[in-house]
Amino acid sequence: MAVFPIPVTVLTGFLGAGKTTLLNRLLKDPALTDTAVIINEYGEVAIDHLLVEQASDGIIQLSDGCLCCTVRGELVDTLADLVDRLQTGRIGKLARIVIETTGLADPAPVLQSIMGHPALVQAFRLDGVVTLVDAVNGAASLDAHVEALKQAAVADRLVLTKTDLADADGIEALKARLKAINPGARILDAGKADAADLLDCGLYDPATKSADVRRWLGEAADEHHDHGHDHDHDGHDHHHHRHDDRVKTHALVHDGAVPFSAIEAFLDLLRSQHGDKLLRMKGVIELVEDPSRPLVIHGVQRLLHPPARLPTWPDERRGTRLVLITLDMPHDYVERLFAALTNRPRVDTPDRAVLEHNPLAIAGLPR
Ligand SMILES: Nc1nc2c(ncn2[C@@H]2O[C@H](COP(=O)(O)OP(=O)(O)OP(=O)(O)O)[C@@H](O)[C@H]2O)c(=O)[nH]1
Repeated sequence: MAVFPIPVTVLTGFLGAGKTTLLNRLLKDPALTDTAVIINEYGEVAIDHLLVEQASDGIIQLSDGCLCCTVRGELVDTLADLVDRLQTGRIGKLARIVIETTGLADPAPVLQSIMGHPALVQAFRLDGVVTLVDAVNGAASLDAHVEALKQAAVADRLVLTKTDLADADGIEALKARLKAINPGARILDAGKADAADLLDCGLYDPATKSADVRRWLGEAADEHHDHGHDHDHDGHDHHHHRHDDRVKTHALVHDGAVPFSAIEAFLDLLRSQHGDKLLRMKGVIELVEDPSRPLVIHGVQRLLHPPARLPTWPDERRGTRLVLITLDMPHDYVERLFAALTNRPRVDTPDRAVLEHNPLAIAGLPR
């Protein structure tokens, strides 16, 4: 038996960050009963499988191969096979899936294969991205590899590993850096993090049995101003890590309802013009057409999870809150587009009517 959609946790982190070590520990937690683990090893080694097998019974070993885009098909096949096994009774129960990515993987294709597949999207939902960052080597990985930066940027939870080997100043500096890259993610210490800290990152909070927008969107979106914000960390001491500035968190807040057509135009333009720069997008929207039922959007790069509607607003807060995490997005583009489409054009930006007629009219758009 399974309750669809089944939550999927993506566990990522750079080479040797400690993913398998953490996973082996988590699998002993009763919260991970009936969890299927998909481990994607790059190269010939299957040591992780053995470790996992030793660590717990009843885990289904599913696939080999790297989770980078060239073998994306395989993850999709693996997930589809799980659904098939469930439906034909070859698996009794399946409560959760954890996908451990290879250290070198760009996490986006993994997330896309969950969200972007027409059948799988009914069966699975992305619960969260847990990114491990090695306290000893993490800073160097962030400096050297854009994949490490992306892994940190898309995370719902950032987990520091090997803190027992690093000095306190180094740990604090790394935490500050991660906070600047991804202000919405909770930062935890691997030694102290348990299953409850790492699972159930989604909109639905099992503890309260209700949707929790604030928790899901993180503090970046918890602002009361009626204009877009660009958390580009200006003023922080970032000259040592120039390339961190390629990542930005945009918290877009609009008090009041928005027509569906405006949201559609915003998402279409953003994804068609700069989809590859969009790492992650989450949001809750008050629609003019039906203000009592918030529209929930969740996307990774060009892919948008089919928008869902909540039956009611979970708290007193109405309006529209979107959090976007981008890489190399042209300065101010997201904010200008959002402002234009919510009919609050800035002086130098055309309004929505003009933009819908001619999308290229927006300033700052490369032609
Ligand atoms: N001292 C210390 N060592 C750790 C910690 N976490 C992991 N390690 C060690 O670091 C090494 C790599 O850990 P793994 O769990 O295999 O890392 P991984 O991310 O799965 O590695 P890949 O799959 O190769 O990317 C192992 O030797 C672990 O024992 C930690 O918190 N402290």
